[in-house]
Amino acid sequence: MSQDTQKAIAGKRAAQFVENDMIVGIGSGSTIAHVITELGRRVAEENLKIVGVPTSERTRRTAAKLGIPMYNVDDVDQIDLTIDGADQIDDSFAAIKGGGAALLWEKIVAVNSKRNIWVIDESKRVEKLTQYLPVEVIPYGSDQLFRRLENDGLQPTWRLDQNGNPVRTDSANFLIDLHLPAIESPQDLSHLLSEMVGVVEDGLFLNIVNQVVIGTDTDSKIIDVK
Ligand SMILES: O=C(CO)[C@H](O)[C@H](O)COP(=O)(O)O
Repeated sequence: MSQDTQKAIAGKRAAQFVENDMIVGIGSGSTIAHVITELGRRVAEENLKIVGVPTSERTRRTAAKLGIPMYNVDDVDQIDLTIDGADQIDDSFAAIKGGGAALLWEKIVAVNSKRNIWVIDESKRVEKLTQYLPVEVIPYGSDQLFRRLENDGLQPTWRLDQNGNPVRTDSANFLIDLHLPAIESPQDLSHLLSEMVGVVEDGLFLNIVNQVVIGTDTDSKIIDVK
């Protein structure tokens, strides 16, 4: 079966964790598109009453179209539950996120949530993180920062759009992707990046997730993390 089928199975399952009157952080990406569809269905057909907090402008638009009332993160006291995707999750439940360029808002929403659920297909569960690591940077001085990353052996590339221009995030920043063979210590790497002036946020999500929903060909598996 296809990866998208697994994403759809997992997304539908994850949407069942949402209960009436919750303030729900809504992630970004193709897996979360399935969550949004199911939440929209529940709002329309089951009279589910929720408020959504988006992790990207795209998610805000998609969810609002389906009748989910959307608030900004600063308009709510605390988010009850955030459901988001991930690019890879390792054995210690550290994740790489930001393949869809939304890592900064995703991390802000995640750390302001009482609970976080990540939704993935089976291919994203790995022993060690090997996917490229997105880093969101301030445009000013970003060529200097890029050279520093190169000199540190972190193998950076610019994230470009179809026209060869730098991708701009929802906060108008640039993205630099680091192509490392494997991330041996996500904590050390995240710490190193956080000390570089001009780095806004990196795509390593550490000690955040409470539950992981994994779509398989026939069903979904739920892992309780904390
Ligand atoms: O972090 C993200 C966006 O910034 C996404 O959650 C991640 O890229 C997974 O995307 P998809 O569900 O499309 O595979």
